[in-house]
Amino acid sequence: MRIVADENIPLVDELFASFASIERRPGRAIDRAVLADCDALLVRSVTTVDRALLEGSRVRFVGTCTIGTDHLDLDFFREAGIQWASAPGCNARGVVDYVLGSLLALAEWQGVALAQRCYGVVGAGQVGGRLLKVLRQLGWQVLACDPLRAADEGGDFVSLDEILQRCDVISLHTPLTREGQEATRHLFDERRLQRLLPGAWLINASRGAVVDNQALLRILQQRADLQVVLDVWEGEPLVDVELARRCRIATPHIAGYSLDGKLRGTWQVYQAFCAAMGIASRAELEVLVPPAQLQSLLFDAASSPDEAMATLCRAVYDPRRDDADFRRSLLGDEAQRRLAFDRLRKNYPPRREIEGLGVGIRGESAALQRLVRALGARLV
Ligand SMILES: NC(=O)C1=CN([C@@H]2O[C@H](COP(=O)(O)OP(=O)(O)OC[C@H]3O[C@@H](n4cnc5c(N)ncnc54)[C@H](O)[C@@H]3O)[C@@H](O)[C@H]2O)C=CC1
Ligand SMILES: O=C(O)C(=O)[C@H](O)COP(=O)(O)O
Repeated sequence: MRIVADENIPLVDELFASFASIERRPGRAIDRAVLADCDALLVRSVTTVDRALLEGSRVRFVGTCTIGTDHLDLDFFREAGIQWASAPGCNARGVVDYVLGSLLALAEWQGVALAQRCYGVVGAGQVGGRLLKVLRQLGWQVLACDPLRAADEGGDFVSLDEILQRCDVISLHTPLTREGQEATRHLFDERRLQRLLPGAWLINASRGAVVDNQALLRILQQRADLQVVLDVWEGEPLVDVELARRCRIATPHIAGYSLDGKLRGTWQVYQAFCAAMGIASRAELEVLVPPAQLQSLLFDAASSPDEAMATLCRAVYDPRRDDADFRRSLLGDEAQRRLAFDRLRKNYPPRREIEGLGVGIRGESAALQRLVRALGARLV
């Protein structure tokens, strides 16, 4: 069996090499020629896998080690009888850690208290659902908008209009969809962006095109009060430099880049591949995940919960470093910027998730215990 895999997928050798020969390629360079004698294709989000790529090949399984599937032509897979898998939820916690780190940075820059703001989470799936849980357990005021879940389950959801009217922090976590009544392409168009409350914060770590980037730039040119965090961009890997400069935090699509999330992603696709091919899964994920360098933190019970929150979140991840690295890369010409976007992602340093961190408290503090539990760290 022959497998072609994006070179940025970890654990491919460990999981697939015992029953297949593996050819690794940069994700943007996977073409028809390399797929000629290929049985299975493993990608991340940068490879568009559609009829133009696959027709005439013998590929019978496609796995994307990502949550998003907007780069896959699922209708063609169905028509061609190609089995496929994605990795639902694999890096959802990494995105939550990114949002928490961004909120802390914005609050510090603006001198505001996070607990005083009203949060709107748009898209309450794996990522948005986890974010909602954390924010609610922190005791903050949070509204959720998810018309698809609302239609299925009823429940405590509000409309996007209500989010725009009431929330001064809005975080987007929908998939990118182009069809249907709830299509998300340009969900945040000029009209909706104009309605952001004075001083609002907008975070997009979903897909670039969920926000109309040109409209956002026009609005940011008129409104200095808005604070925008963008991890994803229309036209990646080429990013509108003027828009990036006007964002408070700008990063190269790395919100979900926790090491745990990437390893989990490959693991989930490996499990699906084994099931599809009738192969017994032989490896244990726990054995393949290296121990985190930072195992635990210890707070004194007298620590302020706000300080403890910043220390705990930033001990795991602080997006300001990714922002600084990305901003430096924006100085190059167009070709250099394209390459830099992918280089920053390819060479991304290992980052762990808050859920893996042990936190001790010396003495008794119910407030600190609540905080640690809300953030999802392990009380030790
Ligand atoms: N920046 C990054 O590194 C990452 C980005 N992502 C992106 O985040 C997206 C969401 O991820 P998950 O939460 O795991 O997906 P999910 O499929 O679990 O949840 C998405 C939710 O959005 C809802 N939704 C769909 N259309 C909507 C609309 N018009 N308005 C409001 N809600 C809507 C769905 O009903 C669903 O509950 C992924 O599709 C992917 O594009 C995911 C991981 C990492
Ligand atoms: O899982 C997803 O969906 C994502 O957006 C991934 O974090 C993107 O990773 P790459 O495909 O850009 O490596």
